[in-house]
Amino acid sequence: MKKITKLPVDARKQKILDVLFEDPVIAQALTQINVFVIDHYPDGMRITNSFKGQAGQSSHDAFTWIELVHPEDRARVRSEWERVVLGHEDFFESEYRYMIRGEYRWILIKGSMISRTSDRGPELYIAVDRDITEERRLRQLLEEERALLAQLVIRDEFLNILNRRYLETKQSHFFRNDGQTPVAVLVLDIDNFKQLNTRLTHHGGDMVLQAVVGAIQTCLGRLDILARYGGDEFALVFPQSSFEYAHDMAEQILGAVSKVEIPKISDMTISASIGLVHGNPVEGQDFWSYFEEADELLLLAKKLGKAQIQSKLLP
Ligand SMILES: Nc1nc2c(ncn2[C@@H]2O[C@H](COP(=O)(O)OP(=O)(O)OP(=O)(O)O)[C@@H](O)[C@H]2O)c(=O)[nH]1
Repeated sequence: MKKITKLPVDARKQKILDVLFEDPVIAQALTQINVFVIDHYPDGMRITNSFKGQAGQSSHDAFTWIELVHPEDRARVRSEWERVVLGHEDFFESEYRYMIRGEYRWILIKGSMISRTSDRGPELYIAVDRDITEERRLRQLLEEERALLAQLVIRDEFLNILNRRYLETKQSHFFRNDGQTPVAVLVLDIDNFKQLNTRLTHHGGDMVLQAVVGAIQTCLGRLDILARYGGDEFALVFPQSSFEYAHDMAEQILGAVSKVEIPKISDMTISASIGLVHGNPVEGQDFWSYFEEADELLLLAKKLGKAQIQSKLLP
């Protein structure tokens, strides 16, 4: 029977490390998979050759690598790394810009302190890093596309204001039903728009829509919301406003709309009607319960002769 000579644990460990650090085939394999190992010993450290491979520069050194991190990322990376060195964390994961062959590249590094000295000092550390510059560029493009799409979905493309989908999906942005957040909801509809369309053609009607929206916008404050509900009907929300503010705004809006000029026809003026409700919504009420009340008041305004505001304080 073959006799197996057992090496003492430390000697075995040393042998494994020697292979890891000195065997050129292992070094090449580690370089290919972007892995490097750092062995800390009492008076210094040694690093697998694959480390130089990552950085792409021979002068690269484990003590000074932090100096090659982009100045804007350096303090963050240093403190993340220090947590590992000081033993607060064993795992290091970071994304930062790193100087490689004269240019900053984005690097993702994941590393682990796999053994420590008895006083929690670093002993053996293994890490893998990857150039993610292109990946980040694509990720950023994708995020921009997604943000743009999200904007398109909630905007009326023709009038460049919010649309009904915004009202349906973003209610939490402007409507609170905690019983102590006042809100005014208005529904505005252009008067006799069918007739305007007939006189001016559909294209002319479109120009009126744009001019009316422009007029409404001149009156709005920073928090006020204007959304196209559909056709020539618009919803306005004045979050955290008083009834007086909302009513005053509604009057200003009707005034501004009445000043919209239509070059082709002199015998018609533009006007709009508004239904307005104000209250402190409570649980069980949502934006649409306010909207429906305002819409009913709008119908009343139309019945009573148009170009006016009908309003109500909700209990
Ligand atoms: N030009 C144009 N017309 C539209 C658009 N969307 C809807 N309309 C038209 O707008 C008109 C809306 O008419 P209504 O609001 O129902 O009726 P109205 O004539 O305004 O009457 P009152 O509201 O009672 O004053 C319809 O003729 C629609 O075809 C649009 O984007 N552009």
